[in-house]
Amino acid sequence: MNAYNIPDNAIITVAGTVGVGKSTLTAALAEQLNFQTSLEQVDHNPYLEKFYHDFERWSFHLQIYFLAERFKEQKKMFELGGGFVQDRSIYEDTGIFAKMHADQGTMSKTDYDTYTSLYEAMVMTPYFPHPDVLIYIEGSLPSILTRINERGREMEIQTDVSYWEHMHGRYSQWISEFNACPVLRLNIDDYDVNDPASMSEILKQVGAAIGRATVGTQGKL
Ligand SMILES: Nc1ncnc2c1ncn2[C@@H]1O[C@H](COP(=O)(O)OP(=O)(O)O)[C@@H](O)[C@H]1O
Ligand SMILES: Nc1ncnc2c1ncn2[C@H]1C[C@H](O)[C@@H](COP(=O)(O)O)O1
Repeated sequence: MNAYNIPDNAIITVAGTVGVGKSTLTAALAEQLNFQTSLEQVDHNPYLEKFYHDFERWSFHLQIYFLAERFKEQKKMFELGGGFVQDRSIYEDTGIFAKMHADQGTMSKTDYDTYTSLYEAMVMTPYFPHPDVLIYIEGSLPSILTRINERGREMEIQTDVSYWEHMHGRYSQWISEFNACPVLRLNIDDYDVNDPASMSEILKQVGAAIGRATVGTQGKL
C-alpha cells in the first residue's frame, strides 16, 4: 500500500476514445506508483493500417488480433500478481469497436457472433479479474481531433471525422452504462500530467475509488 491507499497489486485501467490521452496518462501514473504498464502496441500491429483502408475486409482479423494481444497482457498481469496500469480495457474492444463495426455493417453478423463467443470464453478464465478501477478520460470532440492530428498517425488523420464523431458518441453512452468495476471520470481540461499536484490529486481519487469499492464488498459472499 502507498500514500494514496492504492494496493501494490492493484490493476488500474485507463479507458477512453482514440487520442484522448490514455497512453500518456498510463505512463505518468505508472511512473508515480512504480507500477508496470500494459500498453497497446500500434506500431507492430499487422492489421491496423489495412483496417483503416478497408474496414469491411479487415475488421474481423483486427478484432481477433486485439483480443489475442489483450489476452496475453491479461495473463501476464495475472501471473505477475498485479501492480499494473493498463492502456485501454478489453471492455472497449467488445463494447465499442466490435459492436460499432457490427452495427454499421463493416463486420458481418457471423463474424461478430464468432468474435463474441471467443471473447466470452476468454473472460470466463481466471485471467480476467475486473480492474480495481477504470479511469475514464473524456473531452470535447474538437480537442480530441486536435490531439489525433497532432499525434500524427496518418491512418487516423485520413479517416473521416464522422468515424471519430460516432465513436465519441458511443463512448458517452457506453460509460454511462458501464458497471463492471468502479469508474473514475477525468476531463482532459482538468488535469496536467506534467504537474505533480495534479497527478497527486488523481492518485488520491484513484485510492478513494478503490477504498469505496472495498468497503462496499466487505461482508458480502
Ligand atoms: N494531458 C494532455 N495534455 C495535452 N496533450 C496531451 C495530453 N495527453 C495526451 N496528449 C497528447 O495527445 C495525443 C494523444 O495522446 P495519447 O496518450 O497517445 O492518446 P491515446 O492513448 O488515448 O490514443 C498525443 O499527441 C499526446 O502527446
Ligand atoms: N478493438 C479495436 N478495434 C479497432 N481499432 C482499435 C481497437 N483497439 C484499438 N484500435 C485502434 C484505434 C487506434 O487507431 C489505435 C490505438 O488506439 P489508441 O486509442 O490510440 O490507444 O488502435
